[in-house]
Amino acid sequence: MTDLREKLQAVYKAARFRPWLGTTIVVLSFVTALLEGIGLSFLLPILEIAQSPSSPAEADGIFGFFTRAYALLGVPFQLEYLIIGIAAVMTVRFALTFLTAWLRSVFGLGYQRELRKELFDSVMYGPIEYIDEVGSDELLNSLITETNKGGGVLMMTFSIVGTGLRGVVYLCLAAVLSPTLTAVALVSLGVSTIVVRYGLEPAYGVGDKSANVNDRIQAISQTSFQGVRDIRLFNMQEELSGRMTDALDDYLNINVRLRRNQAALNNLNKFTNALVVFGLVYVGFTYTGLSVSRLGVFLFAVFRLSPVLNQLNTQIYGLDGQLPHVVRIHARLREISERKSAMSTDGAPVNSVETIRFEGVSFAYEGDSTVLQDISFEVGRGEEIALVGPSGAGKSTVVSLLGRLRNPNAGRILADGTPISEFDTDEWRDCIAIVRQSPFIFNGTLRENVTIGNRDASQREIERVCEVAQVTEFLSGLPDRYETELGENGVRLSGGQKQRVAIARALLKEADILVLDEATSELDTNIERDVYRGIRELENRFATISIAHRLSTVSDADRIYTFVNGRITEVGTHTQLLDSEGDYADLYTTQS
Ligand SMILES: Nc1ncnc2c1ncn2[C@@H]1O[C@H](COP(=O)(O)OP(=O)(O)OP(=O)(O)O)[C@@H](O)[C@H]1O
Repeated sequence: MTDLREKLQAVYKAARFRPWLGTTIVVLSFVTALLEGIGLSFLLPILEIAQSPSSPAEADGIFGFFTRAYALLGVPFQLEYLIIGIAAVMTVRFALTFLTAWLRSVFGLGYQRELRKELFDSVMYGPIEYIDEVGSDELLNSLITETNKGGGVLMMTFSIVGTGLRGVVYLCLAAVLSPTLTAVALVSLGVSTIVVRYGLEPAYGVGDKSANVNDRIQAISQTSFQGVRDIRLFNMQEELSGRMTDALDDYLNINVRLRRNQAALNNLNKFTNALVVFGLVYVGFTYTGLSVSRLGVFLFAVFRLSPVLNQLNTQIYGLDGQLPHVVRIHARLREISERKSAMSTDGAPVNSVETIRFEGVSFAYEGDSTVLQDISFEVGRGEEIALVGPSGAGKSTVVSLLGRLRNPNAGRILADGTPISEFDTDEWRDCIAIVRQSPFIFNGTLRENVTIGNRDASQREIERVCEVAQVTEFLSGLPDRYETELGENGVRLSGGQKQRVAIARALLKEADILVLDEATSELDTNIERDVYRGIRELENRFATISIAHRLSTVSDADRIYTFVNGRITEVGTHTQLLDSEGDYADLYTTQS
């Protein structure tokens, strides 16, 4: 029942995408079906007139309709004019069929675009923990494959409407000619269709499995391409190739099954329908007193009705197989929006920030134990503090909280006395420049990468930050200097060079707070010292927070906070902490 509701909701949401276009398609489908019926009805007067040109046998029913229509238009009721009439109707009918198919594509592909845009934006502006949980491979699959099927579902739904309307017209025509025989035909075709349809396994379940395998293929591909270097170095190609083979085999089996079922459905339908039509020919000739031309047109209508029912059945089966993809997208969009509503994004504007203060901040990742406990520290503009401690102590989590990628479970983070949660998120993030240990380098030029936080920067400003960040140290080795393409995730740069590009772009951002989270870990100590000296000598000094394992990096900081198991165990300058012989002194001893 829930399944059915979800399916109907998915189709309903899709159909509501552009109501006017949807209505136009349905109306055009109806007119096309009507013209198809009129075209088919022309056969009756044509056959009658062909048999006895001078005296029409009767002037009621369908025949009467045509005689009256021709008289009204002032056209002679003769064979050649009847042929011209059917040609005219068919011309309009096929022109409308073309137009309907075109509009169906506009609607279906437009909906696909809309879904892609909505999903992309939801993820872009949604909570970061959702991406962590779901994984980028699954999201990519949703964005590319599932939205593609989403557009297909809509086109298929309109095709089903068109096919259904044609079926109704054939049925009406047959009913006008012989209601009893139509009832017999309808019951026989209906029963055979239902028996065949429900004799097969449901398409929705098979479609759902197919959607799952798609996810797996996407995940394996992404892992394999992104981790290609480690995969080669650890000789994992065989393992990944095996996983891919299994996934592709499953995909093959599931989709062959789906198509086999569709083909079985199609052919069984055709077969049973043909039997029904032959039965009708026998019954029609033996038990009804219909004229040959009437019976001929009746059988022709039933002949056309039978493939329509078959097509309808196959289309509905195909739609059922595609629906899981759309249901998943809607579920995903719903989930993101529910989580998003818990995040506040709008808020007060931010002026320049002088002081940051953590007051008793505690935090745990969803469902995990506490990572930060009662953390308090302060940093002001022009100051430099350092967070040090063993791996996993919670230092980078502090950065995530500061960047509002996560929210504390307890305590407050204040900027000049105001909780940062009260600020507009975008404005707040404009105030902080964070450099992570493995920064992301965009696939573009050095200039594009350095200016991502300040596109209007002048050449002089760019050169200046590149000098401070020691990018200039390797600039002359780049073929096109600032215009050099850095490749996917900076594949043309070394780890230390990427870190320097990231520092340069952080400095260019004109922020108030600078966070260096292991930002110089891959630089040699000389270059690292030059980078830090350059930053300290900048005119508009930041409030700087440095995180480093290498204690020599931060020994000049104004205050050093030692983190152990999510708590700050001590604070002081390098000399004070060495003198106090606590955790910092222990760390220092192990490094010297
Ligand atoms: N996204 C996440 N989801 C769940 N747990 C996480 C997540 N990120 C970090 N953690 C956990 O939080 C704890 C603190 O991690 P964090 O990265 O803050 O430590 P750190 O002191 O910066 O370590 P390192 O010096 O190694 O970078 C670790 O136990 C880690 O496993």
